[in-house]
Amino acid sequence: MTTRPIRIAPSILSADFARLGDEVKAIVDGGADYIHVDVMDGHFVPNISFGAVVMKAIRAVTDKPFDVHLMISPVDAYLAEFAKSGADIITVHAEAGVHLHRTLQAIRALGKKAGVALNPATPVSAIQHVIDDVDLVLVMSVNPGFGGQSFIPESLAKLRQAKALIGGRDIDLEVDGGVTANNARAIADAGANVFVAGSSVYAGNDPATYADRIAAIRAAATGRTA
Ligand SMILES: O=C(CO)[C@@H](O)[C@H](O)COP(=O)(O)O
Repeated sequence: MTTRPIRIAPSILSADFARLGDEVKAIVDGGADYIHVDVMDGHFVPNISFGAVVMKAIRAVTDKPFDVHLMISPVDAYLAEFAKSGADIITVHAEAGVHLHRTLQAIRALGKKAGVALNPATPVSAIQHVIDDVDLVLVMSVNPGFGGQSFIPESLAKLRQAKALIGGRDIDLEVDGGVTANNARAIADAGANVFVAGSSVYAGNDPATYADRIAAIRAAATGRTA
């Protein structure tokens, strides 16, 4: 079990885009710690979501940290735009470019927290030489590109490896894909402290249910009763 604070980061990929501002407000009112923004380019991943213009529009809705997951390759040309649009944490993929070290330094130079994401097939060793250049490690527990997929069980072992690599450093360990109240305890036991949850929070797109869904994931992750 991690000793770092548990953070719940609903992914707006599963929000009702026709009411996006209200959907962001609703998860903030429901207890979200971060707003997770999935940016997909139709090249690095087989889907297109939204870009910095949308990010900027929803930034106006809340002061909560925006946790922006860039599924873009090559990504460097977009970092400044997302920083300017109000991202607080900018995460790039280890697989998305050959100059990961430079990219992470560029994010920090923009005054933002730098995150690195690993696809399911990428070993934790891929980030061993940049671990002191990141504030967050994101272990993808599904293949990126779509919400609503099932958690890949092997991700638990990978989270443990990532936690061991992080050691005593001031780095968050985030998990993304197929996270629910049913698996959050096992995920926390494997060392994660930031839980991205799209469909398990936004299912049905009924704002009246978001607080209970967020609370259930948090309770499971912290080992409490909801
Ligand atoms: O980055 C991604 C998908 O690429 C994720 O953030 C998903 O959007 C999570 O959705 P669920 O698996 O929780 O529905």
